[in-house]
Amino acid sequence: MRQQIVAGNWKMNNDLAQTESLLADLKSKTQTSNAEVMVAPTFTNLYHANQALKNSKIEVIAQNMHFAANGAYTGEISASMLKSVGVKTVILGHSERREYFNETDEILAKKVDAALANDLRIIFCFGEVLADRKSGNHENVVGTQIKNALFHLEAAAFKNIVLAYEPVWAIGTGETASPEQAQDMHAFIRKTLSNKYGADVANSVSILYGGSVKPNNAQEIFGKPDVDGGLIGGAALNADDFFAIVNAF
Ligand SMILES: O=C(CO)COP(=O)(O)O
Repeated sequence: MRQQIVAGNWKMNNDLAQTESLLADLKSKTQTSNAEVMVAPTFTNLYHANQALKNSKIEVIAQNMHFAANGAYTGEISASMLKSVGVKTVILGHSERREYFNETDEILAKKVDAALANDLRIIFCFGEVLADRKSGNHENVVGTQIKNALFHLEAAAFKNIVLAYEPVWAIGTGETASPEQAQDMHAFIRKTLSNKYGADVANSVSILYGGSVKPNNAQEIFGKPDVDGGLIGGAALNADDFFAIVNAF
């Protein structure tokens, strides 16, 4: 059975005090599902978060990284820096990185290589904008995003890759893809992987859905056969809501 995962992407929210407070709330919750649970605070709070969650099963992950090992990249953070504060997993390719920071498939392919070379696990995000969905071009867009950033990899690399389908039109809008839309796309993603790498790889990769997942819709979305969990934005900022989603399996 594929690993179920619920990851909270805190985005640019929570200063140190707010981070400590949310972590304390999260630690007090009881998990009843078998999902792997992760939270992604901002860079400045990764070290503290890792210390605070040392004796918990919640993993602290990063929201982004640069592809270079080090050097003249003012304001950037490398894979080895993340590892040095105990991070083992990094989110790459989030639509906000693509849209506001001009991250192209080509840049993302380099980030993927750098993360894997540093033994970091990747949650790789992609998804179509509303115009693509409306024109029926969504599968083509998603397939291209996956191929451009990942299909230079060997099959073995997918042991360290989790995929996250996040339709841009459903992020922070309160509008979710319907469970059927999510299932259809996840099945398409698995077929795309299978065509290139074979069924074993395709059936072992966890594919998360992200975009306005809330306590009241998580169960139905996670109930779909090709949906292995969620990447949660807004609802991850509240411990009760986040754990309601974690326990929705
Ligand atoms: O972008 C997301 C997670 O990475 C989803 O955000 P929301 O859950 O706020 O829609």
